[in-house]
Amino acid sequence: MRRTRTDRARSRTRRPAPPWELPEFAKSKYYPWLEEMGSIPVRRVAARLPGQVATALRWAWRASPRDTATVIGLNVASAVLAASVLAALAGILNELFAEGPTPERIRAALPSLVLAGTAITARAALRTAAIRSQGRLRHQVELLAETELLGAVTAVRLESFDESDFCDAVYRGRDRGLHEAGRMIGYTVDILAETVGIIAVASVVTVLHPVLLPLLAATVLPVGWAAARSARMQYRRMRELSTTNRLLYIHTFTMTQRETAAELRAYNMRTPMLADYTALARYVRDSLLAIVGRQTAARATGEAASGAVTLATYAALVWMLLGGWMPLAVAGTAYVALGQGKAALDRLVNAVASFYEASLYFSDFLEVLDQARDRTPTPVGGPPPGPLEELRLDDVHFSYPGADAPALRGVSFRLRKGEVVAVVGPNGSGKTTVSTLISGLFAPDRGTVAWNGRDLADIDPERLRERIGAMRQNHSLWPATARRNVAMAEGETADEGRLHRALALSGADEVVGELPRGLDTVLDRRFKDGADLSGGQRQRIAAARGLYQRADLIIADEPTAALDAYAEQRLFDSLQHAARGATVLLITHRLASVRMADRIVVMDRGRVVEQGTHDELVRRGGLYAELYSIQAAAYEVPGVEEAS
Ligand SMILES: Nc1ncnc2c1ncn2[C@@H]1O[C@H](COP(=O)(O)OP(=O)(O)OP(=O)(O)O)[C@@H](O)[C@H]1O
Repeated sequence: MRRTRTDRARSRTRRPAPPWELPEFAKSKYYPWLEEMGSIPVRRVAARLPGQVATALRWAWRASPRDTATVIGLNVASAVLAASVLAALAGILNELFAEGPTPERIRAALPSLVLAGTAITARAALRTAAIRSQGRLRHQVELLAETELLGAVTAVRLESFDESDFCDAVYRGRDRGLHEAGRMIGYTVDILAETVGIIAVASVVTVLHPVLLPLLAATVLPVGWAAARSARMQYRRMRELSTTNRLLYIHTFTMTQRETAAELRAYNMRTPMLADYTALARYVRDSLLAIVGRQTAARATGEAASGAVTLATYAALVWMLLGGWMPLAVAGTAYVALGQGKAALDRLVNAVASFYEASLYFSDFLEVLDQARDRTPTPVGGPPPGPLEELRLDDVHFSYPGADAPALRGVSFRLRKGEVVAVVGPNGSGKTTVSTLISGLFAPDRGTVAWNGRDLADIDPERLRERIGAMRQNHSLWPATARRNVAMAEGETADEGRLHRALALSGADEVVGELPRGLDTVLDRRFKDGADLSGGQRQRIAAARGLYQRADLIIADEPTAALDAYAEQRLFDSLQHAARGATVLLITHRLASVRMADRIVVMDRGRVVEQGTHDELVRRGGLYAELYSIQAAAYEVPGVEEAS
């Protein structure tokens, strides 16, 4: 196999052995470009640079045109002042090295001295103001990036979260891409300021003597080479240790998360986890130390080369001086200018290297915005046509993105105003999928779901959901007060009457009654005085959430799975009660509780296989009768007849 330059470089490095054979990770899909960072040619970095700088400037301008203009203006002015200091220096030296008595020469140099002093002071003031504006700009860009990302991701179609590529892109953009936005702006300004600085120095030296420009270039090039090389070594180091660093990250995460804290203790995992962590961390440390030596050597080589070229340049200056081709004042100024140019180029190369790294992460952030834009639906239609009279599903087919088999295959049934319709069936038969289609969260692949005869495709989904009270199977509590957790979008402006009614109907009033600050308690222990709820208590809050809405339709998906027998009975009574003003779609496995439903829809493998009342379905002796008899048998007490 052909050995690459990187392999050869690696084999020259003394590398400690890892503590054990490290597992092979799948190629990092989070930062795919991480692999190529160490070997990317400098010319490719240079070719991409102008476009990336322009992108960074566009973001800065959007965040704050005023601060962007100020930062750029101040930095350019400061670079011009630096050049005028050089020009003044030429004037000073010219006068000082002229013929005549010393006091007179000093007097003649005085205007240039004053000019240089003023320029130095003004430059310091400008730099301070620029740093302040740069800090302001950075915060504004970060805020803009954050709000853009959140705004874009929350607008995408729900099924986008079933696409692993999109979820990965969101993770990447949110995890680091977002935070690189501010850093990028800082480096962009540095690049602009240093470039202008170098141009200014170059112009001054060209005016002083045409031969000085190639001399300046010859002096600064080795410095640029050394800095670029050092930056590339840094990338390589990152790549070499990326597997170990990912392992360390996983260990840190496992040892410090609340989710794993109980198991870590229950299985006495603390000591082995700490031992593994320490071994890995030592390996990283030793690998870094080995590389630090190489880095220093590279730097030293670069500096030595630069020193040699500088020496040659100074020798050339002396030679021109002795030959009378260059006045002493010009040579003195050139000496200072060369030093300034070198330092500016060193800073420029470092800024470019840091900018390039930040821009790679930032491109992940931009990608999320692009992907989100492609997945954002254009709002269509208006509100649902009038209060719900009939909701109808006709031959509905639906497959989840990437799924092998359809979740729904030709589902048809209807809900009429004031009815309680129960949907039952084995696990995975498609019950929850039906409810998400009715809520307009997904659209059918074929067939229609219609509200009073109007296809949901022609109704604004947000307006539709204002009319639906949902008790979701996979509900989550929000890190917010109990009041907001029930009233949701209405939050702290909740209608107190409706709120208390919803709490009473769901049994959540007992839960809230025990909270230290009642409805104002935050339902998350990570907050001071926050509360943790049991599974059943959480479900009561979720039920109250569904009952709080001023809804035409209540969709209750397994609303009692975690409830005790009292609470379950109470909630079913409440749903019956709620159905007097609204229609109820009840999804449940508790068949004893669906006997009271006006109609029962039985699903199996994505199809409706039976429909009817409890008695009709039992008489029919199909799937429902079978499921019901299995559950009823479990409750039978030998010798005791069922009461009804
Ligand atoms: N997000 C998803 N992505 C891919 N497939 C899914 C997704 N959600 C559900 N499915 C599949 O769709 C089918 C129907 O699932 P659904 O959740 O609607 O069933 P269910 O009848 O509500 O099940 P349960 O009684 O277990 O709650 C199942 O085969 C399930 O694996």
